[in-house]
Amino acid sequence: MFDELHEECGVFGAYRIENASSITYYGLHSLQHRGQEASGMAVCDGKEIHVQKGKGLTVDVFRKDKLNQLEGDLAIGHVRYSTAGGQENENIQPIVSKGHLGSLAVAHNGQIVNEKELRLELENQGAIFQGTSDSEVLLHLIQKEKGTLLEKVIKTARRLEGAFSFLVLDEDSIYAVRDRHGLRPLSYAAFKDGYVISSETCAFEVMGIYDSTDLKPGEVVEFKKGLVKKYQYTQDITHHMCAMEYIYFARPDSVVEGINVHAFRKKTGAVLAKKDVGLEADIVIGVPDSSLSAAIGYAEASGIPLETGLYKNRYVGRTFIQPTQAMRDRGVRMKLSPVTSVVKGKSVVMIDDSIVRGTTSRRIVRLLKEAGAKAVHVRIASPVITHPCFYGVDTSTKEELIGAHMNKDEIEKYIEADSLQYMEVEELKQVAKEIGLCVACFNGDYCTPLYSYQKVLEK
Ligand SMILES: O=P(O)(O)OC[C@H]1O[C@H](OP(=O)(O)OP(=O)(O)O)[C@H](O)[C@@H]1O
Ligand SMILES: NC(=O)CC[C@H](N)C(=O)O
Ligand code: SF4
Ligand SMILES: [Mg+2]
Repeated sequence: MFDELHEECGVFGAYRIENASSITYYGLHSLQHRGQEASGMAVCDGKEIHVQKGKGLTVDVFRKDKLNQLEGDLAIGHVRYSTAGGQENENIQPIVSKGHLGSLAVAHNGQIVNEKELRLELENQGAIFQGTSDSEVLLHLIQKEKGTLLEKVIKTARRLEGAFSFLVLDEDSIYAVRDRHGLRPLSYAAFKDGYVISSETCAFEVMGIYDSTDLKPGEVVEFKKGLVKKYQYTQDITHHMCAMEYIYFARPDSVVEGINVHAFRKKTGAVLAKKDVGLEADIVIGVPDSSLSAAIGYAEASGIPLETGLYKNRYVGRTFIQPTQAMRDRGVRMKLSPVTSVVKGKSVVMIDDSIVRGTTSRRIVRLLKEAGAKAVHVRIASPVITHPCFYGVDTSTKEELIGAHMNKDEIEKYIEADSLQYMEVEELKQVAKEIGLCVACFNGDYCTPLYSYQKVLEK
């Protein structure tokens, strides 16, 4: 009920950092917003790879005694929200394999769209999988390819289609890889005597690192023998950074491809405000937390005062259990409550980052009206979501997407708003300036063939 739009995963790596497990713990904690289902870490002491992982948040999976057991100066970690394969323990990452040439661990963010075809091919050649996730396919491919680990990783990356930012760990090196479309973010930075690698730069800032480098689409970065070497594994690049990273997933303090996420969201708010010339409203409110930056941008550009009209109870986790049906029906109130004294008698502009099924907007409009709002004008800081995502985000099936079945006027009526306005895809692209965006969930323009997922799309 509370998790309409699902996060994706986060990866973190530490190369030649003393007590790599503790720095990785902090890194994963900073990336927790990207996945709360499971957390894991693989650490190498130069000889062996030790792994610990489990369901739940990083703070719950790694108690102090567990962290102390993970000795070594090389580590990769993962926070998971599953997109391919279920939530079973076998699918929790990092996934580790032990072969006669040594051990390997993999941590992956994204979704490989040709995973089923590759899995079949590997199974026909005798591979036995432990779990059902696409990330395991990736690990098998690396194991199977011939050559040095760098060559194996490059050959694997060339065979994969879809979204992947992943890390590979062996006894003495780490490889960081980004897909040729740059769908998911991945950056690295020098730290102490080594390096750290992260899905988002917010993890660096908690360590006091303010200078980092993004991997380029189609790039492999090798951390080996104390050196960093970059390799472009393909020239077939089309830049399609996931627009939803800016709109919803990434933390506002992260910098994705050189653009601060908070600044990006503020601009989307300003774009919405400019379309609203003549709209009479008393206050602007954002739906906490992901829409607050856009609400600031709207208020600044429109001159309408920004207010706190909704309070979010931070203790309602995604695993929150609603004890009775009556409680379930009051669900949204457990998470968000209106600040009645603020909204009563006011004409309100309510900003949210996105509409997926429409349940959140509909409930909030009702809440605000019950609290006495005179009018609620809903403004969405993204275009209409009309298509599912196959690149590592669970925007559900087409069937469930309200924007796939209703036009704007119908959605406005459904959510009981006095008016509704979205952004246009072109407006979003302008905010991103020269950064090529993936906007497939807004227009169905997927940057890769979808393989077996084509059927899901046509459902
Ligand atoms: O149209 P819907 O299907 O209701 O989905 C849209 C909502 O889902 C997300 O919020 P979510 O409640 O997942 O989490 P948040 O508190 O992180 O914004 C998003 O921010 C929208 O508010
Ligand atoms: N959301 C993600 O990036 C998930 C990674 C991978 N597809 C998994 O399901 O584990
Ligand atoms: S389809 Fe949407 S959510 Fe998926 S990668 Fe593209 S922009 Fe992101
Ligand atoms: Mg929300």
